[in-house]
Amino acid sequence: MKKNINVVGAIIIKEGKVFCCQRGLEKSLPGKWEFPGGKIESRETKEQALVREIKEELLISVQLEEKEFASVSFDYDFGRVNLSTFICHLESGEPQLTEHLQSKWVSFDKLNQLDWAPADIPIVEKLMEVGVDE
Ligand SMILES: Nc1nc2c([nH]c(=O)n2[C@H]2C[C@H](O)[C@@H](COP(=O)(O)OP(=O)(O)OP(=O)(O)O)O2)c(=O)[nH]1
Repeated sequence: MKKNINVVGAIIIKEGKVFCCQRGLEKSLPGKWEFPGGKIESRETKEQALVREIKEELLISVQLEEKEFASVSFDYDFGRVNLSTFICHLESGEPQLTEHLQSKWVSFDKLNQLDWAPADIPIVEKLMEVGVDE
């Protein structure tokens, strides 16, 4: 059985664009684009994990929408990633990268131009299809 890796990702939206991050080259899935976030620690809720990860990775506070946007499971060779995503709004400040190679604000119609981590593709497709009200 594959190891389950429970992960949360933030879909941060501002002025009709989504904040997308590129993974470091020394990481698993090197150079792939993803939603910032990370693994849920024991005794944390998904929401707590996401707020913590975004503070650590981007040095900002975000407000999460209550309902999950989408979740997917994807089998990588290193394990099964169960990824849950939430729409987030910036409370203040601009994201600052502490881990990622680069980041971009991308409009919904151009999201599929990035080379996403495979698990993210259905989520990106849903975002492009339904968009998000701000
Ligand atoms: N944060 C995030 N992780 C994602 C996404 N899509 C996706 O497959 N993942 C994978 C990559 C990692 O295997 C895992 C997230 O864990 P992490 O962010 O703590 O991973 P990491 O690279 O720091 O650690 P590691 O995988 O090198 O052990 O989920 C996504 O959109 N956001």
